[in-house]
Amino acid sequence: MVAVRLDGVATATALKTEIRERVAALRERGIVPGLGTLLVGDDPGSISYVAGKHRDCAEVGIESVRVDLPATASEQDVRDAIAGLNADDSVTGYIVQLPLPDGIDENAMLELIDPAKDADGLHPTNLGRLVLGVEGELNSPLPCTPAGIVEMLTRYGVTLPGKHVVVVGRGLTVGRPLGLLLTRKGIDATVTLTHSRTVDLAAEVRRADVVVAAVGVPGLIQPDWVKPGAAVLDVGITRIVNEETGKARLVGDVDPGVAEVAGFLSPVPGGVGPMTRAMLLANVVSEAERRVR
Ligand SMILES: Nc1nc(=O)c2c([nH]1)NC[C@@H]1CN(c3ccc(C(=O)N[C@@H](CCC(=O)O)C(=O)O)cc3)C=[N+]21
Repeated sequence: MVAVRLDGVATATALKTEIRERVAALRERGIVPGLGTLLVGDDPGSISYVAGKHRDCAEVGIESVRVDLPATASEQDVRDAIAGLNADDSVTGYIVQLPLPDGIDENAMLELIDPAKDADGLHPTNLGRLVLGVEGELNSPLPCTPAGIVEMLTRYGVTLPGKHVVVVGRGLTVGRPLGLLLTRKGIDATVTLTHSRTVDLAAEVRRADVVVAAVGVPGLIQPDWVKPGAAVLDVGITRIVNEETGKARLVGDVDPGVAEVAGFLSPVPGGVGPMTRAMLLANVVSEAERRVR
């Protein structure tokens, strides 16, 4: 293997050490940060991620509040649960786990989140602040996966100013906000945001210094699509369940052969996923810190 492995587990562990210290400082002042999660339905992936988030909280001293609704919940049930989290003083920030079941208007639900409690940075106000590049007092939470990607590249010394980043996928939680973040002043990448209607995706990817694949198509990114030495970050997660054992295996969007061509590779599992979870904790702690300033 040629590529340097971008180790999300090790990087997230380092971040969590810093977060634990910030939580301890808050607790000394009598402030206990709390993360809420709202999970609707029984998607196995979502159940596993939400469980992981609560374990992470326990590790760093953040309290957590878990609200689970059945797949049969109505939109009104979801509205009520969001109103409950907005009103709960023990919840500093919370997430509404996506996707929501069919028939529930996801965008309408995201709009109901109190922007000051939006741990995912997906409320329109916070997405707007991402576009505006608001810093300082109003500093708003950044979407966790894009923030985790930038943090990981920074910690491995992969510089972004002037680099050409090809983002594959335009979804709400990764591709679209990542494009906005990477082109901000101070990060200064040049971004090509590709999607399912892009003509000749391979040709676009070949021009990239950094490739971020976030579509959920197993093995999409082929070794001969990658410029030698490029940094490749795999964000796609597809769960493949073994019929006999019932065990799930996680497969990314990047063909394993890419490791022979790339300069850096963030794998699935063990790459961007753990970083996403660490950035969620960081958003909650930042929110608690903002409130005492
Ligand atoms: N409102 C909302 N915010 C999200 O941030 C959000 C969401 N909805 N819906 C689903 C996606 C997916 N997501 C993951 C986070 C961590 C791992 C993760 O830690 N993965 C581990 C493996 C975990 C396992 O074994 O299942 C890894 O890649 O190494 C994966 C996926 C957050 N998402």
